[in-house]
Amino acid sequence: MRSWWGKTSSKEDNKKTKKSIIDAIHRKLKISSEEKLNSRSGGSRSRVPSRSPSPSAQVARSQSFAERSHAQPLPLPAVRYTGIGRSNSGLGASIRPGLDRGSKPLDLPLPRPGCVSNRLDHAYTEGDFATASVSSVSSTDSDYPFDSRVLSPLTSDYEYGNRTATNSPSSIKQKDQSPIVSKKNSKEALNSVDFSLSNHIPPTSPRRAPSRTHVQNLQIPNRGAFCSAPDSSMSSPSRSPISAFGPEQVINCGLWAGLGSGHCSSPGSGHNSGHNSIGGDMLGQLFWQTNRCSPECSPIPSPRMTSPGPSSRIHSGAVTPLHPRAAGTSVESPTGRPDDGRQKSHRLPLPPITISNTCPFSPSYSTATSPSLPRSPNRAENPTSPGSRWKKGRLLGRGTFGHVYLGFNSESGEMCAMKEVTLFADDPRSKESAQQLGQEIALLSRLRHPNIVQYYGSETVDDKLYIYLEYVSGGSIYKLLQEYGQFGEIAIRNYTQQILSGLDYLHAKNTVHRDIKGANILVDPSGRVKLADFGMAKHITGQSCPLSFKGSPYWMAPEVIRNSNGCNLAVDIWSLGCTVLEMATTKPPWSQYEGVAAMFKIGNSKELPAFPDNLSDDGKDFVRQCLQRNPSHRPTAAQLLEHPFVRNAAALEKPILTAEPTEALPAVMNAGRSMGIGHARNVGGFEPEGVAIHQSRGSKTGAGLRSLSLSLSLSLHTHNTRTQ
Ligand SMILES: Nc1ncnc2c1ncn2[C@@H]1O[C@H](COP(=O)(O)OP(=O)(O)OP(=O)(O)O)[C@@H](O)[C@H]1O
Repeated sequence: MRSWWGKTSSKEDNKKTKKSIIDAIHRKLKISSEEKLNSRSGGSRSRVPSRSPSPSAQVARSQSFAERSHAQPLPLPAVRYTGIGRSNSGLGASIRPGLDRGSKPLDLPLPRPGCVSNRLDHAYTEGDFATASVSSVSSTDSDYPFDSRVLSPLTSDYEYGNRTATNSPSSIKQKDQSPIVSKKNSKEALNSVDFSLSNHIPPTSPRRAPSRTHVQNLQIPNRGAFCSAPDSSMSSPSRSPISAFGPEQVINCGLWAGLGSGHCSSPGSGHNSGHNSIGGDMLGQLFWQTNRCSPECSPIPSPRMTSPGPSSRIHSGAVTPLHPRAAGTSVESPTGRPDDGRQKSHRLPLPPITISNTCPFSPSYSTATSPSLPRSPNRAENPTSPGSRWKKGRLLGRGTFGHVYLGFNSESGEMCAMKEVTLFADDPRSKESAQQLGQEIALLSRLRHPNIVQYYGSETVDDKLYIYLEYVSGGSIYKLLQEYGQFGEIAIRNYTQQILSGLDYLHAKNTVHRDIKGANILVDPSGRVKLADFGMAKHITGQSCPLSFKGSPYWMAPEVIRNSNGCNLAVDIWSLGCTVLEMATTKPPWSQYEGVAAMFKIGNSKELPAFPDNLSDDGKDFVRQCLQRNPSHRPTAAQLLEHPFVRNAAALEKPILTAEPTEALPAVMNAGRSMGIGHARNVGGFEPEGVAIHQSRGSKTGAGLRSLSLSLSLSLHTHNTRTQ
């Protein structure tokens, strides 16, 4: 059968024209189909921007269309969202590029508000917790004004002793001569503290505050808020949070309260970065997935891959986490010079240089993101083109607020990790993102420790904020666990010791990380561990800390879940205990439970998680110390550094820097193996300061072992130095 355009030869001229039109239509349909397929293949990930309203999704889109000159992730007129019945959802963001792209809108597979509502309806019937959780995922902007979400302070901050920041655990320990166990009547009190922790009161030991629930303080969004969140993971029918609910959960008002206040800001991070945290995609966070794809597994940048992952974190007040003081105000200026307010909260290693763009957002944001030239420690002064120094490379991972790329300075040859966040002046989510990033910048810029990812600087370029960080190429512990399975005891000890060193330094500055977990701990090729992702971190000022419901559910301390007092340093110790179990099993504790049930277990039961058999008695005791439900019973990081589980690890693996020849390496390694202290590959690359620590701790071990350890360390270090 001939086609209609070929019936007459007189229409040959039109034939080509029409055929080309049809071909064009076919191409377009194909593109549309492919987009749908891509969307489906990615499940909720591709179709639904991870943390919808968060710039991360927008970043993805902006990246996706960045190559198209006319597709800028700029805010559209207010009417742009009317078609989908909500304002600032990720869906709106997701369709924006498509709408921007051409005059004829493509028939994209957009979810209808009604459909979303239907999907969520079931959840609503399950209880307020589900409602709150879902709502907090991604709805929020207009329906859920973040200012009103701030819970009233449930408890006042713990008071902390004044400690001098130091990297030396031993020095800290000497200052902290106070009982660690204040309540012997607790079943969770230390069973046996034989590692010089007894009779110590952690300087961070919180005064106990009455546990209260403050349901009345919650401002759970109305249903409209939920309807406005089709971009949440809830839109994925494959993962229903309902199953996580049981009758027992409903009774836990405190838990509901905490979750109700939770704010999910980004599903993407979790997934990509292997997190299982709450913050963007509550659903994703509430389900432990054993085989999630991390962006770390896929280094190919794919802007279209919106990441909905489970990694997102809950942060109740995440919308306004930036406390003026936490942002660094007056102490943030490294130059000490009076500045325009921005500099106050934006401490950079070097004085800021010319600026490309100022941030159009809130003062709190601008203070944290004053356009400054990102610099690594060795960078030259006064570069002529700050914004072009770092060239964006491959995608390293996705986070709550944006993507992280490899950055390369083709002039100096340096690399860095570039966290890129697209900001929208008229988007409350952007303000939220900016504020949280401002807090991260303010905190990071004051930190310098070998076990904390180094902050280089930040700047805004057009509508993007860039944070430049030390590049840690080994990926996260989460990624290593996914790729290689559970760690051996020595690796766990080694990593735990380093995490503790970072935490000890951090806590000495009265700063709590609040999101310690494998996905937020990076490892370099020499086995050095770096704490990363300070988006949840908080400098404890002694003032009220109402925004305490933050973290990742499976690693979240009970007091955080109960919202009784989640702003204390001990929450990191709890999370560390969970991370140790994560390293030993590849999963966090209570991962056999789905999200809400897990949170109930953590928050309300007194059960300890199962300890794996492959963990030594020291390891089990270490975890037991960390997982004491009463935060005041948990040892401090400084005290835990003296626990045999990590103390011995440090003695075995701390390297020594000398000029010893590497010829001794094979013999030393063989000797080490024969003594059961293999894993020599983990010992290289430590700082010179490790020498003193090592020698100090080495004195506690046998002379022969110390000698072997010293030789092993120095030899391997030399070897690593030469091979790097
Ligand atoms: N300094 C770095 N070096 C190498 N990779 C990094 C670095 N920082 C981040 N990444 C990669 O990017 C991912 C996301 O980074 P990060 O967790 O800091 O973003 P985020 O927005 O703070 O995430 P989250 O969702 O946890 O809030 C990480 O999981 C990691 O894979």
